[in-house]
Amino acid sequence: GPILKNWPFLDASRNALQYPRVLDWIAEVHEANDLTFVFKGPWFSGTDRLFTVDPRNINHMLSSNFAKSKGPEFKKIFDILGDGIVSADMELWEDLRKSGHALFHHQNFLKLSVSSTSSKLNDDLVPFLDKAAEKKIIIDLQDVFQRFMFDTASILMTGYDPMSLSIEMPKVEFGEAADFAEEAIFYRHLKPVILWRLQNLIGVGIERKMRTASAIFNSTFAKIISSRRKEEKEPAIINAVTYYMNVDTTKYKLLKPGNDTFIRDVVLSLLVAGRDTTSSALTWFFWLSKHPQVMTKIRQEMINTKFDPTDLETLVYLHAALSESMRLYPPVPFNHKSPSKSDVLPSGHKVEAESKIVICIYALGRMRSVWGEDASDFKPERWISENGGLKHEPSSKFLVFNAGPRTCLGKHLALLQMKMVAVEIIQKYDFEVVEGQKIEPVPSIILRMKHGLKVTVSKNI
Ligand code: HEM
Repeated sequence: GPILKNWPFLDASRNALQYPRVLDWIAEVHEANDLTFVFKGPWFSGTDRLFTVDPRNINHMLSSNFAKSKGPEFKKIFDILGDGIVSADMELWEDLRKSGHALFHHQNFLKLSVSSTSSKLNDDLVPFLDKAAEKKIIIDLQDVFQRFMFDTASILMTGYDPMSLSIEMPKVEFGEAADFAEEAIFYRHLKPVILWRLQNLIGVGIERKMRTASAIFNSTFAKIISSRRKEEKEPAIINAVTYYMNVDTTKYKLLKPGNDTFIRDVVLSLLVAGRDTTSSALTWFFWLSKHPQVMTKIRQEMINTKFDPTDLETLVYLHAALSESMRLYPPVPFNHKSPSKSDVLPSGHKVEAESKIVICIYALGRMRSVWGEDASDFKPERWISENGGLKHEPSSKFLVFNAGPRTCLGKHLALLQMKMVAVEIIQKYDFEVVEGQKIEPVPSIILRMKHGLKVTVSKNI
């Protein structure tokens, strides 16, 4: 079995990391080490980490003070997101969380999320796929979903439609910048802070792309924010920019509605959290569900079930297939925790205050001791109980949306959007993956496919 001698990445060149099976390898090391192990970095490099996917440890961390804080190093690594909710801790995070929760439950915001998804579907995605089918062109479904999600997330967060999903497939600077930033952030996790900061300063390798990404984010947001500032107060449609520009500072004392950098940080974080995760989930779902048996069951269920297009809860098998694909390919493959004081985990491992703990969600979904001997098989049926309803799995096993105080704010929205897309396009189209398509994940903080998902489309009806 795999054994662990030392930190395998640190002095290795980036090539070692591009080793396509790095995530599978991490999963194997967990399995071989009873679900928990310590990675020791070189002395004083600050790269020591405790890796665990032991459900007992996860439970413990979710139910204690651990759950809120990601630790000071996390914020440094995610500096591109500034003071947004993803990287904030402590009181600022509390204010962002409460205000974010209010936004995500606001009637206007919910309405806008459904209407923007359904108009993007009907006005852009469907015509796009019709054209692709008619002209028999090969399309990259991952790119298509990223564009779709970028447009809808942007409408929802900024009120602005970048129209990136069109048959001309315009270059999407923002999207490329986000992809680079997410990869660079992954590598930052493996390097001493001082090293990547130096690389960023002199602008080498992936850190140079990080600088470019940052400049693109800044200029995109500068334009959006200045045009929103010119509009009248209290606009009828609430998007995240207008919401945070008018946010109540008597309720949320640490928020700064008048500060453009603050608005940029908050909204950029929401945009990135929504776009890349949901498009990743959709891409892996379409790849895994191409199996005729699975596709037939999904279609059968749609034919047999009366469903409301804005309430897709009744599609049990579809929900099961989505959960199953996220179990094997979680859009956010790693989660970080940092204890506020020293502690002993249920597995017996001792952790110090502010030490770094990594939960590899990708590994968690593949552990035979957690999911059974068939853990690596794609089986939506495992999510369906004997009475035909959905089976609930505890978050100590299924941590795809995180759990506890920092649980995903967009879970409901993400599931709704994915179902709306799946229902619409599975009814209308068949996809065939092009021959020789290699499927492997990019080492990144968001689980994208390295070579995309190239398919041909044909019309079903
Ligand atoms: C399939 C899609 C999605 C998955 C798998 C997912 C997963 C996650 C995970 C694992 C976290 C915790 C991250 C961490 O603690 O480091 C998270 C947080 C978050 N997600 Fe999602 N997410 C998805 C879609 C969305 C969408 C569509 C939105 C919003 C439009 C969203 C908004 C957020 C926000 C705001 C947080 C930060 C919560 C906090 O730190 O308090 N997510 N998500």
